[in-house]
Amino acid sequence: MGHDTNSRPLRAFRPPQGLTGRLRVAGDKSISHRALMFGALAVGRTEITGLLEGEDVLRTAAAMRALGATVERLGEGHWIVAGRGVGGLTEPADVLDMGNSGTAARLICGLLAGHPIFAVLTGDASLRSRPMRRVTEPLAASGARFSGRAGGRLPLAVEGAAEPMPLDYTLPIASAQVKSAVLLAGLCARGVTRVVEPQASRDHTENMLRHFGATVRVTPQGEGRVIELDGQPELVAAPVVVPGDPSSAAFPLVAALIVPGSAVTVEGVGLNPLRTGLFATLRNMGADLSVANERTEGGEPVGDLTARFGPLRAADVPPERVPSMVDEYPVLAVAAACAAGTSRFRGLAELRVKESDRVAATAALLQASGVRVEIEGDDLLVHGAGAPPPGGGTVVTRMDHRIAMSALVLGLAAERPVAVDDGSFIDTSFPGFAELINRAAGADVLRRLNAAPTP
Ligand SMILES: O=C(O)C1=C[C@@H](OP(=O)(O)O)[C@@H](O)[C@H](O)C1
Ligand SMILES: C=C(OP(=O)(O)O)C(=O)O
Repeated sequence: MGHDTNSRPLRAFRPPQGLTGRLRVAGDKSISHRALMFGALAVGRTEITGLLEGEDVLRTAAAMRALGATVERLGEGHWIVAGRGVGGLTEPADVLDMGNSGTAARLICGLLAGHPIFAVLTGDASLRSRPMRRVTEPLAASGARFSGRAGGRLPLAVEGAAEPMPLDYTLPIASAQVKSAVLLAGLCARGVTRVVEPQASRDHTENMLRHFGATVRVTPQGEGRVIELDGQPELVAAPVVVPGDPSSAAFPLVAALIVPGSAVTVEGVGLNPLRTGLFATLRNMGADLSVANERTEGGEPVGDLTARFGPLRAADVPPERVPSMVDEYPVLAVAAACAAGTSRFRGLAELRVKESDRVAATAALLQASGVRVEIEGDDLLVHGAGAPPPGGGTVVTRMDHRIAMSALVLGLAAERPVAVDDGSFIDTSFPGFAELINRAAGADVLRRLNAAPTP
């Protein structure tokens, strides 16, 4: 189940005739994590279909098992979780290893805060470098105790509170992970937990709380929202249908926009408006991107997205766009590299604390492929030539799945092939990515290079 520690170098070549066909991408990662966690807290058996079986989500599944829930896989994406009820999680016998997943680590801190148990969380080198104080500081006010490495990093020991206090917390930054951690802790607290977010971030936790029977009030406030949760609800098992992940659909869709001859439809993509900033931005750039068959599945809007190759123009993306496309900037930068003119993406400070520093990693990805870029403070500038980038380089992926996939998408359009040093982290969010692109290309355009020998 764990990550393959051998690196997996890959190389991307231009497809002979573009990318075509109707595809489906794996289930939404954010919703998959939450479905397993809510299933573990609910009374009864939660049936999940379309669950993402990526490494990040499998870490959450293993953690829910270690905390006492019964988690069974019936078939591809089809899982059953028999929960323990709110407050019913039990002490894990061993360290919880969250691998590469920030969402798993931070949301589980919220879950643990309200249970009177001891647990230790760790992760891979990328996750161990990511800030955790953003969750441990607000959660400590509930009575839970956290002690981690310098800078509040993993490994982190947690002693949950027997009688947690409800929190009233104003987020300093828009972060669905921090918001969700506070709300999850609030489930075990008596009284109302209140979270104020400065800008609306993805609301899958709020939606799922309601779906499992909790009372949540959401009130707009400026650009943000106030969320109030009534504590100690009885969560009741409820079926979850996971839509296709818009953050994964981004890769084949952007590939279709920049590879001549392409027309690709990705079916059943989640279109929660707090996730679709990339699609709006690509349309601003002149992309031929259309939605059909819009419907609601499992409480979330979904649709079929079609992208066709065509000219793109540069965009100036305001900082307010960040929450609705926070994970999509690396692949947007690839589109911008093929567009005519200089794009500026503003206010990317949060990208610096993802699996890698994605401002630096995206700039390096483009530079390795012959694209001119500049970093000005927290802005990224991409000088697009309105033509395919030269390519030809090797991109260092820094344990970051989105950097690896973005580099490979660039390689599908570039004049010369683009290599990545390690594509193995793609399995954290998008297992089967290379196979899916190769099917759409009708050729092996993403190829594995000889694996590095095991040390
Ligand atoms: O809540 C979630 O599922 C996520 C929230 C975002 O992180 P932040 O809350 O740090 O912005 C995003 O980058 C991550 O991939 C998934
Ligand atoms: C930032 C991401 O995930 P996480 O924070 O869960 O590691 C991502 O998937 O791009």
